[in-house]
Amino acid sequence: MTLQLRVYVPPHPLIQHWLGVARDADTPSVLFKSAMTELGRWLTYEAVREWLPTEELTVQTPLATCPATMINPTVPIAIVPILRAGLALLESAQTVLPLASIYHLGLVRNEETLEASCYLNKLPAQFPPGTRVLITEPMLATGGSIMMTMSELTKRGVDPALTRIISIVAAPPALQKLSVAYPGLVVYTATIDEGVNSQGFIVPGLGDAGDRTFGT
Ligand SMILES: O=P(O)(O)OC[C@H]1O[C@H](OP(=O)(O)OP(=O)(O)O)[C@H](O)[C@@H]1O
Ligand SMILES: O=c1cc[nH]c(=O)[nH]1
Ligand SMILES: [Mg+2]
Repeated sequence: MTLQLRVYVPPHPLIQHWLGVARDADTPSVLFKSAMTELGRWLTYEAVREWLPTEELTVQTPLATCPATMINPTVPIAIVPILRAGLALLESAQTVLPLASIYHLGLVRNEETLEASCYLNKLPAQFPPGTRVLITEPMLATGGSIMMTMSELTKRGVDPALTRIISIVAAPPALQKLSVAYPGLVVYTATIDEGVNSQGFIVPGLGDAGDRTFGT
């Protein structure tokens, strides 16, 4: 079987609504942040389907014993937010996955060259085998930042097939790079936009996700 990058755009009205709010240039920072929180919640909910490890148990109800499918708490789960903008999705992802460990990765693009560089790396030297990793990265534009993220993760033992990316706006250049380098990876995004302009912004996009989240 040939592995292929899978990109899902869940056709959910709540995701569509909050994407519209986030895109609107008139949305103030405080509401933009709420929109990102809501998008983080619903995209995480969608992304953990067939990814969260479960176990079959038996529970005693007040009336009888019955089978129960529960989250297996022994399988390690990690959330990797890509600073700064990925922080906007973190809190709600953590609400959905309360047992996850959080490993921050701070990346910034050079505004002229658009090349990503790393200014904070809190990843462990090695991830335990079988770790499920959820990356929160709202913008997949030229793909430089997500490719650097995947490289840092895979050299620490992360399996791309056990990795999920949640993004808000994904653009073809980033998806193209991921599909060549990491078949088997799965992306959940609120939209796939047309392209990236000469300044590295996704069009129509939503502008600078980091600046709009933090009011800078
Ligand atoms: O696919 P790429 O072309 O690499 O672009 C995507 C990156 O650009 C933005 O980061 P930015 O450098 O603006 O940092 P910020 O999150 O601190 O605003 C965004 O948050 C992504 O991390
Ligand atoms: O459109 C874009 C592209 C990269 N990063 C952003 O925040 N917005
Ligand atoms: Mg930014």
